[in-house]
Amino acid sequence: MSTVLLALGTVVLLWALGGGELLRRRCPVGHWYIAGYPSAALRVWSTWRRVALLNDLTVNRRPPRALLGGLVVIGDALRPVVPRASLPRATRLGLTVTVRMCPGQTPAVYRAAAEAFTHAWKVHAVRVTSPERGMVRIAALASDPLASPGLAMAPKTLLSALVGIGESGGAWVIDLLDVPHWLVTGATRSGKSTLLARLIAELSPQDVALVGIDCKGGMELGPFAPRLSALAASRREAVALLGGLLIELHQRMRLCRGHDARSIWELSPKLRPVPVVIIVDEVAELYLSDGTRAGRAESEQCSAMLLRLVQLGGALGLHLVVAGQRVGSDLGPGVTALRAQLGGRICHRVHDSGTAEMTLGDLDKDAVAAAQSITTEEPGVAIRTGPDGGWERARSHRLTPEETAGTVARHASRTPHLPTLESALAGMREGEEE
Ligand SMILES: Nc1ncnc2c1ncn2[C@@H]1O[C@H](COP(=O)(O)OP(=O)(O)OP(=O)(O)O)[C@@H](O)[C@H]1O
Repeated sequence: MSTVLLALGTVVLLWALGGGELLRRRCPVGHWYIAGYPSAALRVWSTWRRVALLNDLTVNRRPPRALLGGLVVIGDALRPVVPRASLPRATRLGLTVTVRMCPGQTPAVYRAAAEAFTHAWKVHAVRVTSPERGMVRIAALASDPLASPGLAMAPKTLLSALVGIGESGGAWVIDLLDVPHWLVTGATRSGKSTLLARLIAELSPQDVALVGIDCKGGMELGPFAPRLSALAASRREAVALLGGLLIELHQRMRLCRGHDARSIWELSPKLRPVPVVIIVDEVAELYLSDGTRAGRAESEQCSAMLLRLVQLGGALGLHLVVAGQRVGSDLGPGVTALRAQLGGRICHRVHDSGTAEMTLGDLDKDAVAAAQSITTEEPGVAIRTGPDGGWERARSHRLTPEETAGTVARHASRTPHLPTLESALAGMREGEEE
């Protein structure tokens, strides 16, 4: 007994002498379980009723009317009923509380109270989700898990790329078989190029053709050229390349029709054409016109061809990943139509609310607000949508240009030849020389 007391006394003394701070820095998870969680759980328990009352999370119940000698006694005050919450469950660097909603309530009222929970529980952030009907899960994060994220792991499958880690600690995977087309937005220096580099590095070892459209002279996608089956570095080249991709699309359609298949995945592996991932960097360059008739015609052509590709390409193994700093309706109605077809969304820090709205607004207003709260100190942090329609804050795995160049060079021999695209680009270049 005396030994246990001595050990306990030593721990308390070490803690008092600054051991707690040392543990917090060296082993934040251990510190959270020993000290952080018990005090946070106590705060949740002691403040739940007050926070619920102040944030309209209660419903009013009329007490049963009493009968006194045949007379109904009325005039009793309404009694607020506080929704029942589970005991706070510890998670790695956080805790969760599951709440049974009162009849008539929706998760939206709990989402609106997230900020109040954050302050009352003295935590970094609170996220509210509804995993099943009638229930909400309130997850509190002790600190920002994306401030110094570790590396996540995920199984390697065709057309899926492990690009980072989510706030919940899970892997951030872009799975093009699940969601065929993606929109990636973000202001300059927000981490778009790093994400695209990571995507290309992950797809490079796979039996996949990669095609680049980078109208800024190929500055962003040029370094990946050894692993790209085709690269358009100007809008004129983009028009030719998109034309070639549409020819490829029609060839694939004919192939599928000839074998009674509704997608290339229903064809036998011998017949199946290689999947193509088309990466468009700075999409606005395709839509903006310099005012000349030729410029206007080019942007209209690009808009129409991109739309056709996204509408029909998914089943035919033609996938689009479209990135841009600014993707607003001012670029023309073609952009809004394109956005509707890009099921996957990733929004980094943005300059203008219009781009966040354009990327996430049609899915979830809370996601728009979360994207707008990403700061310049958080490069690589983004709001990403999941296949279930939900969204999460996530951070891409950082990749240096040397690492990317190494990966691309290692897998350059896997680059498939796509004759339709090569001849479309060659034809256009010959025409220009004449
Ligand atoms: N996940 C990340 N973690 C840490 N740093 C990152 C991450 N992603 C990007 N960065 C850093 O942020 C800076 C800007 O990144 P990046 O070039 O990818 O941004 P961008 O949005 O493509 O900018 P631009 O539009 O100007 O090309 C770089 O210094 C990069 O190293």
